[in-house]
Amino acid sequence: MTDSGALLSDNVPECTVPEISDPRLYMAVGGTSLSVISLFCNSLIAIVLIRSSHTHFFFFALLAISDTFLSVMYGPVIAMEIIKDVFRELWLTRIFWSYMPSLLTACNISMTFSTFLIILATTERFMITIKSERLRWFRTHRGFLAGCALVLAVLLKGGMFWEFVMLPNEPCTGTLLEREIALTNLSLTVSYGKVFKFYVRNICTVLFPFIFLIFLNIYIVFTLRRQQRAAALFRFATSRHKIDTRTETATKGNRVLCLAMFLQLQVRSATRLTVLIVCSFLISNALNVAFTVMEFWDLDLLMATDYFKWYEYGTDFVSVMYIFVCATRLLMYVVCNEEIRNEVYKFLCGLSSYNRKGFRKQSNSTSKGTSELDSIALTIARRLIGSDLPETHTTNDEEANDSNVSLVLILHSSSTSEWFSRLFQQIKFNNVIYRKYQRKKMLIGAIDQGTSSSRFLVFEDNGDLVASHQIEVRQLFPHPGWVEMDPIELINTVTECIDMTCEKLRNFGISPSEIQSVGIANQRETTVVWDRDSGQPLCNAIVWLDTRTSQLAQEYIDKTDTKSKDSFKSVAGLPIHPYFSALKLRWLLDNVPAVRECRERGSLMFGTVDSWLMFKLTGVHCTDVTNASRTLLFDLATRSWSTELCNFFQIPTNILPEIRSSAEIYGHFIEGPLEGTPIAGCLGDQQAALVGHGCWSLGDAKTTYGTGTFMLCNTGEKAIVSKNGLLTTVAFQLGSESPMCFALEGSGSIGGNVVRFLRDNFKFIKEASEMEGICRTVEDTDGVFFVPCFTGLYTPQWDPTARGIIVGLTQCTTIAHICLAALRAVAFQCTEMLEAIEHDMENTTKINTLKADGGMTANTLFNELQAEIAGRKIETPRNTEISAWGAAIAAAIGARLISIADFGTRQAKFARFEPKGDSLVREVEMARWKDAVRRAQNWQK
Ligand SMILES: Nc1ncnc2c1ncn2[C@@H]1O[C@H](COP(=O)(O)OP(=O)(O)O)[C@@H](O)[C@H]1O
Ligand SMILES: O=P(O)(O)OC[C@H](O)CO
Repeated sequence: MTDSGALLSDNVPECTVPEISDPRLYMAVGGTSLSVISLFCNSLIAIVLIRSSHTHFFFFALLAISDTFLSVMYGPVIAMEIIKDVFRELWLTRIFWSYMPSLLTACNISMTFSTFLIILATTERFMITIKSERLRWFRTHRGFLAGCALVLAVLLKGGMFWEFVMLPNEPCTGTLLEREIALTNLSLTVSYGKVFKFYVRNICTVLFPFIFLIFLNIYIVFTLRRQQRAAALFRFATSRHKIDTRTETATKGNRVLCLAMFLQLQVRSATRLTVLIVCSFLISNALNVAFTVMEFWDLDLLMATDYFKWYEYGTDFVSVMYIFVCATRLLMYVVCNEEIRNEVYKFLCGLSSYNRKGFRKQSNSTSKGTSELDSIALTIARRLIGSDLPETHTTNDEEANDSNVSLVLILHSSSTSEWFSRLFQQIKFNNVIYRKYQRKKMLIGAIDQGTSSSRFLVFEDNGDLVASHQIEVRQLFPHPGWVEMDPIELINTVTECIDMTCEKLRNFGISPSEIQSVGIANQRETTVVWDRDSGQPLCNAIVWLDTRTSQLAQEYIDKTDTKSKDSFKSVAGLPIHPYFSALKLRWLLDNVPAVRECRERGSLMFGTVDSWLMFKLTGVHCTDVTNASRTLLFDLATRSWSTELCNFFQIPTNILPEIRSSAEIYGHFIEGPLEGTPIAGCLGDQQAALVGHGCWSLGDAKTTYGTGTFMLCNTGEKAIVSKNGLLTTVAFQLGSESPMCFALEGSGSIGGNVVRFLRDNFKFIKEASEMEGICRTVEDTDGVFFVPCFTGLYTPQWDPTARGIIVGLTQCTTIAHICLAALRAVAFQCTEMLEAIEHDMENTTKINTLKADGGMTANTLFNELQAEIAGRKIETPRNTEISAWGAAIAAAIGARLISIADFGTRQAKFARFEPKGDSLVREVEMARWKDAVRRAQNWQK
């Protein structure tokens, strides 16, 4: 099927068709047989890949279609050219010549298209390997790129149809040689025949793809090899170094999660498949490239009688090799990729392999294949990431509960386990547990969009984390006291996390379509406004921490009858304060012309981050009760937008989202790897953490130390109005028919943001994980108190004018003292909330043990300090992703996959920190903290 000119018949003796040599005949027969196999294999691949909507195999699906076409064409175009000369039938020859020019052109276009598809698939792999920032663009434009490839193939090869004609060969009329091929005038021009046809076409379709693919492949293989230096990785896993938050989830104290390895392994399977396909392409094309180079060099030599025979054999062989590679492609897919293997199996058997045989069975069956590594489902330090180890695991759980165990590997196949065993012996890595991986039936996804980062996590229904991805998000500080975020960055980081997590799942042989439902946990109060028509935000989001509306808040307080910030506490449970969305929205309506204009056009939309994400992901404009209850526009009693509050703050109600429960189907993903999957859970992140901790009952409380610090205590179906500076908030409503459950909340503006401040502003540390080490270098703060209220104080002072102070500095004060004072500040603030909750509950509820989670609980010293300062036990769950888990629970309930009772029985395992120290010392320290807080108050005039 090359356009090298082998079909030209200048050398044929007049009116006599030469004998077909045996090698050519054998090649025709072999090629035809292979084309039948290829036809079956490629149509099967095409059906499987298209049916199961594996968008990441988009290019391979098109490649299979293109190759199916080529397989069909092999017989009529290549084999027939020889067969007609074997049978020497005039009618056969006439039929052949009638269709040959058009089919030959179509075949050449198809081959070039296939080549370009391989280039596109390899480029995508390359971008994944180097983690290119353009990957997302590339993925969302796959269809466009494939279209361009097809157009280019047509432009380069379509002209073949006009390059030669069949002219009558008068002297041989009535014989097999009654027609002969001649080049058209077009082919004889220099610009087309030489420059385009010879140089441009050959360079673009043969030489460039060959060299480009070699280069990319070498780079990818080189990177793969680096990744396979597992020894280095495992050393990294046991070190105390941080794991970059851009690549994976956090560390937990001195127990280190090595999810970096997870990330590296996940790329390999799909990459290996691409590499293999490219290699086979390169091998099959090597001879073609050699011929092309020789044609460049000396075409006449090739056409000379002595060499023409070999030239003919060569070109036939190139075609056979090509069809051979097409025929072996199914084998490559099946051997290299478990996901495709399962799909093929499902298709051939007509039933789900997952249900019939189970994941484990399939994995075992592949243990001798070349895809062992690819079938590894690896969960590292599961006891630290997940809650409980799955009960179904085969090894004994005492082993897993041994606190010396640093690493737990969950493996698919026993031979893989042996492979690792040998590796660990070599690198002297002990304390490793191998487990067979058994996937639970249900996978639930959770988006956790926080102030510090965006995450997407996939859990099994017992809380075990299967895969996740996390990206830090920027906070913008345009003026002191102002905090903004880019809504586009919020949605983009979320979708990128989804893409990356799905990619990891696929490399475990799990299809993202197995995620049955997705929940959202989000930073609350942060206010986003956008244009319904364009779907674009009108300005940056105003973040919950922002204090630009302090003055405005005072103006509105002055407008109330009682002139009190608590005037609406009985309606909304909240004071009039810049923290909540109402004033932020009012400010945007008053100060941003684009927002005003959009409102006048009637297409303005407001939402907290959950609404924004929901709108972008599903096209639905809604929020849930927990987020609504943070706007200062929600009536706790009527469960609806309050007309009184909307009137008071002059907020047009038509821009507000519809209020829904925390667990129901809101909509389905419009696009991406989760297209069609329902979003069925939505909670503010603090309420999600309450659910995740299993705080179902009255008096159950939890604290989350994220960017801020938030303590919530379940008050049941009763909304208690606080007398001690706490907020009354909706805890959850798990289903539109279920009752709302309420909580008292202590909100702290001081949290992980102080650690970020020490990192970014003072540069005391490079990473948050360094805090513990630096703080442990000193016994105490040497009298230093740090009140890091950069944007005012929340519970219980509610003072937006407070600003951060460090008091007690001496010549002996060091960075370590200030860092330690920062950790203690968070613990003091939390203790104040604890006391306020106990007072509001009229001391009927004593919180003896505080359930804690959030980024800061990765710091063991901080947990110890919190226990010491509060004088209570602190329990941190092994699954630190509690907010996400709470959202996943809501999503499972909302999609009616599971009942509340099912989750209620599952208790996560905790690490416990006992309170140490003297209660008198505790009281003195607390009094000094309160004194420091008083000094920080009323600062910003
Ligand atoms: N080892 C650590 N010690 C102290 N603070 C930490 C540590 N690791 C993370 N943090 C802090 O935790 C915060 C992130 O917690 P996270 O729960 O992810 O926040 P969010 O939900 O707001 O995105 C960051 O502000 C970071 O400074
Ligand atoms: O981003 P986080 O986790 O600190 O949570 C922010 C809170 O929801 C703000 O109310």
